Amino acid sequence: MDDDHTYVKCRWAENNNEDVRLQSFPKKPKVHLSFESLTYTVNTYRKLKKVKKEILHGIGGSFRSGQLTAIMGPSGCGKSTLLNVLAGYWISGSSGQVYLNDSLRDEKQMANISCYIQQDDYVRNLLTVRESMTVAAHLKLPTTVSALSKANQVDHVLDALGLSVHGDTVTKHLSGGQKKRLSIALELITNPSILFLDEPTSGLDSQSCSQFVSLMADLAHHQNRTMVCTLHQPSALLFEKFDQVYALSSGRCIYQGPPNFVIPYFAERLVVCPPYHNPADFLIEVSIGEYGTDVLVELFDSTKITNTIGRNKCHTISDEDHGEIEFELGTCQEDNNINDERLSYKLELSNKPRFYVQIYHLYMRNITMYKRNKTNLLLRIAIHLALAFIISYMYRGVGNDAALVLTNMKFVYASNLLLVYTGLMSVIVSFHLEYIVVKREHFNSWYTLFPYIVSILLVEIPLQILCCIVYIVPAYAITGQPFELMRFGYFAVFLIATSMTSQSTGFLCGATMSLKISVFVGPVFVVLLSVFGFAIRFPDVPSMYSWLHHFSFIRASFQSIMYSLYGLDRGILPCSDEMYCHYKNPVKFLNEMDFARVNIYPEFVYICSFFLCTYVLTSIVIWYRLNKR
Ligand SMILES: Nc1ncnc2c1ncn2[C@@H]1O[C@H](COP(=O)(O)OP(=O)(O)OP(=O)(O)O)[C@@H](O)[C@H]1O
Repeated sequence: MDDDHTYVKCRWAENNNEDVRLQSFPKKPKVHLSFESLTYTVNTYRKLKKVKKEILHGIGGSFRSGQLTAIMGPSGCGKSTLLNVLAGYWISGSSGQVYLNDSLRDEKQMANISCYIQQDDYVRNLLTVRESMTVAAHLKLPTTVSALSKANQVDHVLDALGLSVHGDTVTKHLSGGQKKRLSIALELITNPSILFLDEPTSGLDSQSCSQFVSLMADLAHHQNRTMVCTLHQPSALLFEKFDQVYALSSGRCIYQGPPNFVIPYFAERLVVCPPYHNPADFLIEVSIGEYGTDVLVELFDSTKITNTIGRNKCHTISDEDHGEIEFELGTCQEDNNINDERLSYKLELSNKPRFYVQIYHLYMRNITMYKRNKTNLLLRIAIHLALAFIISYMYRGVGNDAALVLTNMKFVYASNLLLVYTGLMSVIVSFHLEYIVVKREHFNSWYTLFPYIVSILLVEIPLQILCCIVYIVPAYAITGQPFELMRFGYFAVFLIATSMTSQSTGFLCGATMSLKISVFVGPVFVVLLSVFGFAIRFPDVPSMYSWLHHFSFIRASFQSIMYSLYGLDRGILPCSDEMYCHYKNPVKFLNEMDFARVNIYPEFVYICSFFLCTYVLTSIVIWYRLNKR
């Protein structure tokens, strides 16, 4: 992170004009987050037997509005697990109560008032900072907010996070710290009451960490946000910047309170911090058991007492008695009045943009990203053109020669398979690359699934059609196929439909399987389907495979193309062989290959149905994966 955001110091408070600007944006309530008896259990396997493993052991605590809280503890103690459970990112496997102010957490309202920023910088690499923010504003802010106000809000948030000067920088060129600030800025657009951040300082140098934590503290203090983040081992200086620390040891809480009371709190329990020792290091050392496990048991017990006494209370430390340190249970902070607890955190769910507005903004975002990555686009088109010339030169003139009917059949098979492959492979990995960022955006309520899928298809389908046409036109001409609009139309439509269907299969494989498996299974699946109908007649197919013959959309397309080229009253073919041409009459070829009975319209309907069903299935799979908690 660079120096440029040292001026951040909460302009909200300093500049009246900015305050006015904020009025037009959704005002979010103060929300205190507390939890009781929180348990998280996963399934593990011991000798092939399913065994339950408890990661969080009935913990409780309270994170206050207007405070920056760090969840700390050694690696593997359950920090990320706690954050995931509190944010509602993981639900299955968890038990216990999570309260927002005085009410039990409501999932929909939680999504409305909170956001979760995960460890890695999941931002769209090909957009500029301002473009990313503008799309977020259009998707996340209510429809009642005008475009001008949205632009003001974008400027305001960028300014507050010190990103204004980088507004026109493509995000892939941002530094690690700037990316992290951008990922926060994207969520701050809606002014959320609670922000969860998983390891926001990982990968930053000490100066950047310090600036970043100061920024988070400002965001918490000046807008009464509840900010909770997980943290590894901070420096003493960084540690002091937090308002509260929640320390975990093996899934149990050992301390919750201000950082400067860690040492006296432990000293009271006869765990003394060595002089000149970083209190954060000391806390970690205690939590990994370096001061004895009996100490840990006592610490677990004392925090348990605290938590059972009341979720609105947390142990704080009073030093009113002139230096005589005393631990007491009390309300957490004077500015977080207990009355706030009774305030409803519930807001009227804002008017989210309608699905067609979401489609529009997502589509425009995709177009911008494609425009910025022209190489990918041009390469796809160039490859189809190059293959058209390479393949059709090999089969030049075979389309109108009775002596070369079988060779023409091979050309059709090759073309069909080629476009099936390019359709499949163009998207098979795309969902894997997208998934993490889509999951984040979807979880933080940017959009619903339907607009997202439609916006992808609105880009991918025309592009694949364009690629198919780039292949089909020269290939049809060079291979000397009949110069008839109807036959060309069938040839083009079936090849495009197959390529589209194969593309939908690629999406399905990508959405259902891991990357390694999908890049193997997808191509194998289409090769398997492609052999049906090619050089084997239906009566020769073993009866156990007959369903596969009918199932194969590649077979349906291949046979329909052959029928449209040689059926439909093609007439007698010219013959280059002076001696004998077996297929001078193409009907003979159609009969021998069992293509004569092909009914191209039902086959076309079948291919289209396959295409639609695959997309429905893909949407269901993606919906399940995005909503699995
Ligand atoms: N699905 C799971 N199956 C089995 N064990 C799991 C699962 N999820 C988490 N764990 C275990 O739970 C413990 C806590 O994991 P978690 O990621 O919350 O730790 P952490 O404190 O965030 O660690 P780090 O600081 O290294 O990121 C770890 O021991 C981890 O191996």
